[in-house]
Amino acid sequence: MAKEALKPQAIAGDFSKIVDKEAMRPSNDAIKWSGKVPHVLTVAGSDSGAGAGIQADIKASGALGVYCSSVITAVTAQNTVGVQGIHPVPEEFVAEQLKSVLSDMQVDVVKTGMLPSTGVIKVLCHKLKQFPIRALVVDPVLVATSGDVLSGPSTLDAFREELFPMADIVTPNVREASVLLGGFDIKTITDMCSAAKSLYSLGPRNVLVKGGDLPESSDAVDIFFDGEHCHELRGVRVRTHNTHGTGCTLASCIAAELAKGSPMLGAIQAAKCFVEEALEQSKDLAIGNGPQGPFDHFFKLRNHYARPCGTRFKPRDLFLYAVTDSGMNKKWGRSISDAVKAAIEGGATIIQLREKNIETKVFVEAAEASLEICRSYGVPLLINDRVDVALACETDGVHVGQSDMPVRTVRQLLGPNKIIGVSCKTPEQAHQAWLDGANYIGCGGVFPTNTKKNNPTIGLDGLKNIFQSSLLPGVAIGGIGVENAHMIVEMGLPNLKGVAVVSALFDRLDISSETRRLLGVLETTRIPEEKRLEASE
Ligand SMILES: Cc1ncc(COP(=O)(O)OP(=O)(O)O)c(N)n1
Ligand SMILES: Cc1ncsc1CCOP(=O)(O)O
Ligand SMILES: [Mg+2]
Repeated sequence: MAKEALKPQAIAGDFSKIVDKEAMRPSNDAIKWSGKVPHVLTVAGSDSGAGAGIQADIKASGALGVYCSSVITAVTAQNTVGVQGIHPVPEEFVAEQLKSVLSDMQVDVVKTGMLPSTGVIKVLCHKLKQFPIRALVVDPVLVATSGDVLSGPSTLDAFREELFPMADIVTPNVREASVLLGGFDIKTITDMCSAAKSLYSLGPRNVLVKGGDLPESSDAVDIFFDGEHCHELRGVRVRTHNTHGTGCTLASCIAAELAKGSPMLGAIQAAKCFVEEALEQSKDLAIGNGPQGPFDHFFKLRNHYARPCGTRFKPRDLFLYAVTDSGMNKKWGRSISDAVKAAIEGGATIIQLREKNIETKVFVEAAEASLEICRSYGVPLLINDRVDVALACETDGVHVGQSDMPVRTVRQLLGPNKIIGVSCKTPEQAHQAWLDGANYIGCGGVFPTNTKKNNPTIGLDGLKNIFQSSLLPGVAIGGIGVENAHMIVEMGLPNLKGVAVVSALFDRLDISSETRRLLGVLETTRIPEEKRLEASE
């Protein structure tokens, strides 16, 4: 692919989803098996043990709801001990398989794994030029974790000179990155970043250097270089021997997410989440007697509560974000949990308990009572500022501001699956929030408000400035109510997913009907045509 081939695609926000359903591309979690099915073609080797290779690719794509065709480049005799034999498929027959699939089956994304010879790489590049696809994910599988060589040194030039320049992303681990760079020593995160930049200079549009092999640390850090920035993507290191096939699975998940329409970064993050959750859910799996077992790609079928993407967070939950205020509840003589219930019954899609002057014991009790209500309606519950209360009550997450506990610390304390929101007033803060592992941003105050004093407003311009570049979804907050919520919707910014409100719901006699009124405004406001076009460019 040319460097410009795969533009990051704006996934339209939930505002626009409601006002003009026809014009909408489905969001990733709403892909239906109708019409065009997202399709990944894997070009890789068969693993008889089915932990890695073609078998892992098909399972990973299937688990993510994506069709996966396969071109087999080699048949390996393999188990949990290692690779006992390799039988390469003749180049001409690889070419024939490629032609069969690419000429007929509307492939969106090609993912490569084991490419055992220079000839196979050349054949693949030729066919990709003949049959263009939307994206190419190259996992340069050179050596199996068992140490067995799957693609010899003679292929390195073909990888570097022919395949990499066509790739939208290459995903080497540190060993592969080192070999591809002629023995470059990679021991630290700084080395990984240098390696990613050197690999980028060979032509791929993005590089992900996987740090799973770096010396033991509590985190698994991958480095993502998009041509401008080196991003540290942190995940939790799952302690397990069942890791055979993680590289293939990660690359396949990236390919599957791209096929569904995700932008590159979202695809990588979703893929990392999937692998983390699969490893976590497969720790006790006992298959084979060797040192490295396979894991279960279909863990969701065994454990319905497991999340394929780790977190409970769905951006569409931000649509009508109700934030409580103890002063207001006191004024109107109602308990926190009664106020929460009323807001949910009116249509609130997420709740935050923002209780500034309250004893810890009372806060914990209120959080427990609210959590029971939220769980029964399937609405996430977050706690403002108080990470201790969120941990104690096992709520769905927290919301912190710039002067509260740092997001990285919150993520370490809460783990990968909890929701973390961060208040941001600038694009730089929003970018940092993403780097630190937040799930969403809350931006404001947009309009003047008495609820949070001495808080400078950012206005609609400030909001636009942040959300035009934000990688994270988020909400607008501050002085928003039924009279002006339409102004937020009309901005048509894809990552601006909703409004967060305090007084417009809780400083009112009837919380439910006020929430319903606001919901009506959000649902019925139309995004002007020119904004929708701007957003989808
Ligand atoms: C959704 C949402 N966005 C922003 C805020 C503000 O948080 P913060 O800046 O920490 O200020 P306080 O709420 O703690 O006064 C929020 N609470 N929720
Ligand atoms: C918590 C917060 N952060 C920025 S403005 C604000 C208060 C929003 O309250 P209201 O919806 O009553 O204006
Ligand atoms: Mg705060």
